[in-house]
Amino acid sequence: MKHDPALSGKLIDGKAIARRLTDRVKAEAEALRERTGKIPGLAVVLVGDDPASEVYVKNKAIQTHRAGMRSFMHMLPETTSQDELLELIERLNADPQIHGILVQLPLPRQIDPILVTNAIAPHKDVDGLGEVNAGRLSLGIDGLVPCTPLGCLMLLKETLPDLRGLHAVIIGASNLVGKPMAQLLLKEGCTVSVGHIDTRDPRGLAREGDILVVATGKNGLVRGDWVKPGATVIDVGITRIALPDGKTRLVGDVAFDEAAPVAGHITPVPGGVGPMTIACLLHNTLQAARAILDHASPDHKAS
Ligand SMILES: Nc1nc2c(c(=O)[nH]1)N[C@@H](CN(C=O)c1ccc(C(=O)N[C@@H](CCC(=O)O)C(=O)O)cc1)CN2
Repeated sequence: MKHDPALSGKLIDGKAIARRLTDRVKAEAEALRERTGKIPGLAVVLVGDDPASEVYVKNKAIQTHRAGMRSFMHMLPETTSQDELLELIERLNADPQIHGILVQLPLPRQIDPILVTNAIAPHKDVDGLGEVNAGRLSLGIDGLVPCTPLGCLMLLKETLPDLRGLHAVIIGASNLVGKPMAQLLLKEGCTVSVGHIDTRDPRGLAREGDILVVATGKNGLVRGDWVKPGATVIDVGITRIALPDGKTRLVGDVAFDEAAPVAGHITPVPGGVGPMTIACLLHNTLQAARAILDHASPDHKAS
């Protein structure tokens, strides 16, 4: 994606913000090691050979090492049964070297993702997708918060001095992003609207947002005339598209070239929300390790 230099003041630099967060996590993981003699450990489980997922889990392992934490990778074949995956999760739940567990999504058809995420011990559920952590978030109680919406919130807080009273419109109501994002923004005092597949006039709804978070998986869905002038736009979508010359490039759910001139601030793809997802995973792993190793309550500040 080409970025007009005139737009550079509008760009929310997720890469830089993620780097700062990772540096903080690294320093705090080192302090935890000095205090307890223990190193935070993250287990990531990938079932199958989806190429995008393979890239994400490899990047997670690299970043985990960079943050001074231990990475445990479990790469399972596409044919893995649900019971085999549940047995692995049980072992990871009981393993004292592991403080965080993440099962990469999507999972093959024979495996129920809700059943699997609920099998992860709530205090090791660094994806925050299990019913205990999801329930905590919906009640406004501290817990482990899903990484992508947590990263989006951090980007918004870096960009806007006060979220209170702003109208936040979220397009997409997934368990992974849209629903937890709504809960987080409600907690920040935003007025929150969530658009989904059956919303009659998504463009009209989007245009009302002082904050517009888009997480649909439909590349280029949000056009320039969906954006309220001056709005802060957070694009969660990442799709790899083929170009006529045979190369590929990553694009978001927002038609960047149309939306950026209208927006007050906007995240690019790549380099926006994506890097924050991994940085927040490290942040959550540190939170989980602290709660376990410092014998603190599993309830803790998520940001
Ligand atoms: N269990 C989970 N599964 C999935 C999650 C999740 O949070 N938990 N999120 C997504 C994928 N994802 C992390 O798993 C993820 C997506 C994108 C990036 C990222 O850094 N993107 C870069 C571009 C990387 C590239 O070159 O392909 C960017 O946007 O700049 C990190 C993590 C679905 N599954």
